[in-house]
Amino acid sequence: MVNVGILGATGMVGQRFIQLLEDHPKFEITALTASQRSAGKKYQDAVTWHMDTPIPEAVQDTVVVDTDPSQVKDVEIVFSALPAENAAIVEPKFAEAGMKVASNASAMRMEPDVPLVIPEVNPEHLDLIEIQQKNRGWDGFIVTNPNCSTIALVLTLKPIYDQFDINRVYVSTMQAVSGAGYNGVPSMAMIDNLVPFIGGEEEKMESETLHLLGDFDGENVEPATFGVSTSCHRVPVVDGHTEAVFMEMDEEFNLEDVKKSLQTFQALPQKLNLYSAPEHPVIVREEENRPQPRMDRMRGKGMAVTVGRLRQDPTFPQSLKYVLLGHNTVRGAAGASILNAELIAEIM
Ligand SMILES: NC(=O)C1=CN([C@@H]2O[C@H](COP(=O)(O)OP(=O)(O)OC[C@H]3O[C@@H](n4cnc5c(N)ncnc54)[C@H](OP(=O)(O)O)[C@@H]3O)[C@@H](O)[C@H]2O)C=CC1
Ligand SMILES: N[C@@H](CC(=O)OP(=O)(O)O)C(=O)O
Repeated sequence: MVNVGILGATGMVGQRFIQLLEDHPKFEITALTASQRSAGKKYQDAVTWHMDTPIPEAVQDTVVVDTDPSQVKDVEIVFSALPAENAAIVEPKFAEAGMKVASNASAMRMEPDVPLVIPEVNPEHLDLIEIQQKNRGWDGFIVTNPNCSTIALVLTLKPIYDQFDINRVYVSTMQAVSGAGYNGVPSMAMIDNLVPFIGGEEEKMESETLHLLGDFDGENVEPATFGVSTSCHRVPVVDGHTEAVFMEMDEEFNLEDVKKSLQTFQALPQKLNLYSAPEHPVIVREEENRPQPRMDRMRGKGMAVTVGRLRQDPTFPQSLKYVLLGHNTVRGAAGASILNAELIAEIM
């Protein structure tokens, strides 16, 4: 077993890490960190637990420590679920101390020597690790996963991008409240309402999408060049981000070919049979009223993205439209970091 720690273990994403790692065949949680508010307390006393399974027995009495590498002993991998502003300061310290940091925070994602990876999409970007260690003189390293809305979008774009020429993509999101953390959006703002703005989200979706689908030449990532424009909205759903995607292709195409590319999409994590990899990363539904968050967010144990309403505008044969749904704290956050770590453990 590999000893792992969770940074920000008491938060929404930290709890999801604990839940997903409960029966993991390779990773064993041996350290939990949080802010000074929680440090020194047993985990079960420090946390306000929001998951739908009980706090795993193995961590109930674990004493939470400060988020400081000197407090985290004999750990090989740390999963970071810290707020971005803390992650920016703290994650480099853990890498410097020799630990492998699988980060879910946005702080380091666009650093040129930090891999931003979805294992099914761009595993080759992990070669940046060697460059990062050389540049920074670290024994450890930082690997990041994208923003929750970006991951779900890019898992559906990848099989299409590999076979067709995309000119432009427009996306309108309907994002769950858990994406903002437990105290993120007041109930008064969400009941009988929606909020048509999520700070920084559109910029992240647009830049991360092109970066993930970019070419790695052995030293740098050259971003993909099609147009991406997004509009992000918070809706009264607990878990699961829904996105309406509108695409313009370079030329006419056959809708059945696109459907097949999505349905048959499998990549390195499936070949390697990684523990958290869903058999099919993208599931296509034919019903006109799917996907829906309550019914579809746990497909592939929360690691698959469901696509529905695949269609073309009759008057515009280069157009493709669909609706997708991904679980924002599983595939969009903790599950994504865990899959990155599983891939790294397997190939490095
Ligand atoms: N929720 C989601 O769907 C997604 C979230 N993310 C990202 O994941 C990260 C965590 O998000 P989320 O779990 O929602 O956030 P929460 O606010 O729920 O949790 C934050 C965690 O960080 C700890 N923390 C806060 N301040 C400090 C500090 N100064 N030093 C050390 N630890 C600190 C908190 O500890 P304490 O309890 O002691 O305060 C808590 O454990 C963020 O970067 C977020 O942007 C990414 C994708 C999706
Ligand atoms: N902003 C996302 C969640 C999030 O924290 O994203 P990021 O990991 O890019 O900071 C949401 O609100 O649903």
